Amino acid sequence: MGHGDICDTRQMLDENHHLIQCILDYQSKGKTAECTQYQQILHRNLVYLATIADSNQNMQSLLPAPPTQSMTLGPGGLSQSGSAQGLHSQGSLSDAIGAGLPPSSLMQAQIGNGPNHVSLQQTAQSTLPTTSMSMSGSGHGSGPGYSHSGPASQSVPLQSQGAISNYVSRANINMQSNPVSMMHQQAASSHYSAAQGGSQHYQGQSMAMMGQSGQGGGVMGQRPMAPYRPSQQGSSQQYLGQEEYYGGEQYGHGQAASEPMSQQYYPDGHGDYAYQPASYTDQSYDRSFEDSTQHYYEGGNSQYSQQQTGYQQGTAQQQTYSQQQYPNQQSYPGQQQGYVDQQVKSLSSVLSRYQGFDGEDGGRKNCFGRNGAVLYIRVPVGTLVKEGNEVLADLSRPGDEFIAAVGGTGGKGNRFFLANDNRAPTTCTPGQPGQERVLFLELKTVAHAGLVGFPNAGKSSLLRAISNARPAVAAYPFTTLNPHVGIVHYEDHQQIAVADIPGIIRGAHQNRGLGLAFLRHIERCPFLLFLVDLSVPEPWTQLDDLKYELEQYDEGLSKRPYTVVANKIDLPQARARLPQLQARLGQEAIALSAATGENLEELLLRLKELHDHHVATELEHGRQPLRW
Ligand SMILES: Nc1nc2c(ncn2[C@@H]2O[C@H](COP(=O)(O)OP(=O)(O)OP(=O)(O)O)[C@@H](O)[C@H]2O)c(=O)[nH]1
Ligand SMILES: [Mg+2]
Repeated sequence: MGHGDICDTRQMLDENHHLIQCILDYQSKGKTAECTQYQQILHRNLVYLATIADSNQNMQSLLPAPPTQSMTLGPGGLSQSGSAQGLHSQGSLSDAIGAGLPPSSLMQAQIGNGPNHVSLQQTAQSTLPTTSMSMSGSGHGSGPGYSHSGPASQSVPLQSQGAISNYVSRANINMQSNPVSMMHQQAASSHYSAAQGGSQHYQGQSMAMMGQSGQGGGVMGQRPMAPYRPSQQGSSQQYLGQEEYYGGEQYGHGQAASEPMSQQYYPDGHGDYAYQPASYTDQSYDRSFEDSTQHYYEGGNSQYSQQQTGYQQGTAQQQTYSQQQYPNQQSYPGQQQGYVDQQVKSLSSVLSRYQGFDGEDGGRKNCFGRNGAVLYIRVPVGTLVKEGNEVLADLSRPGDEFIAAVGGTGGKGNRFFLANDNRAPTTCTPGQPGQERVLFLELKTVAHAGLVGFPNAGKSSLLRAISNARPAVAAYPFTTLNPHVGIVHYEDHQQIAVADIPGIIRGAHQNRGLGLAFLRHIERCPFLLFLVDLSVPEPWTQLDDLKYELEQYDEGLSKRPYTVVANKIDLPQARARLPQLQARLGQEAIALSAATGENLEELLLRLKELHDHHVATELEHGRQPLRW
């Protein structure tokens, strides 16, 4: 560790001190949101300091106390702690997601939405790959006679059969309720169509609100169908202005500033692409650690009311009901195509706990209660759904969907107990509780090109220069903790997604510097851009180190098609190293400056070549190339 590092460290320690002051200040004012944000910045700094200390024991004396904010490193990466236990302990979740009810059960009236929880095991889901989790929470409304079930009940039957293979591809996690009210049905059907239009899914935060609701269609009906909002807006962890940060006045909370996936048009190749250095100023902080999180899902409670009167039409209606449900379900997969949810960039908008909607009680005159609405949880493309160590779903394409939890079956109404010797039964049975699950979400970024480099090499700066993505840029390592995806547009409408991967350091494959959490984002990038920082001595060693880390992490990863990019040639000492770098590497490196925009055209051209090569290779092997 050089003198400069120590200076950096001291500077960061000062920053931390300042952050702590801010946190205390906000704490005293009761501003918890700000508190959390600053705590996360502080935590990021501490992670960095810990890394430095790891490589130099002398630094230990400089290090502050460990962060208080809890963050655990889960099996696949970072996870939010406290989800599983805490969730279960709340114990007030009452919902049975109405998975498919056999026709007979539909006949029955249901009673009481008991908050009794039972954890249902669902092994059938484990093999299904999708992009979203659906929590279908609710039971079927019970009504002895006929049901009004609409789309909400579509996925139900499959679930009850354990054939949860219907995790059709859409980009949501949805939760369906069994017996829900008419309003629920409406909502559910809206969700369905939304799966194609992509306009009516619930944001994670709004879903949380719904999850807290009690049973009853009335509650559900009051809930607005939240229009789609980009996940960044839902995140409270975006920061504006580095200047503000350093100025110590106050921290901005700009949300748009760090929109990690945005677009900028370029002509096809050299030519006149527009470089926009002006955008450089609005730097932002992205401190979200929710790259992989644990989540708790529950189906809605099936709640059924006792049905005392009326048996007319019972059997015949049931039959209709079931017939409607199953065909509908089969049509489910067809809807996956239309729904593209690439606007969600991270898991930060996904809450740690969800509860599905309850179905409606059965009613008089053989009426079933309506099914609970489907609760959709939007996740970014590339989300893995795990239960324990088992991967249940890989939601790697826009529109993929996964059913996270299903509702319980409805109860039997009094009509079910009708017998020759009892023409007016008053008996009924309650609906079943919904499924409870603790799932672990892990994001593995999907993009065409992965920007791989040491911390501070200028990856984020480069992504800002070639796309409208706005990852944070700062003069110290580990500024980026979550990958950002930027889209490079060409004149022929070709779009190439480039991911800014957090910095990789030596020993990353052994998880130094959160290496494992970062390296996994490279896995799904078919080609790579190794970014070398020319401003440091012996820059050629960076490429070897990076390749070594990639190879140790995943054999063959470093052998993917790549190009070497040498950054910061605007600095004289950096430019002077260029010939030596080329000689040492034995291959061409694209020398450019992310800061001034010098020679970006060559990179864009090369990017296109790599992309075309990828498309050709995939087609040659009968595979579908990654499309953005
Ligand atoms: N002179 C010069 N400085 C640059 C250039 N590109 C980036 N920088 C500076 O290098 C520092 C690091 O830039 P970042 O873009 O944050 O680097 P990064 O690779 O994303 O860093 P991490 O997120 O920590 O991995 C910042 O101070 C940038 O202003 C360049 O082309 N020329
Ligand atoms: Mg960065």
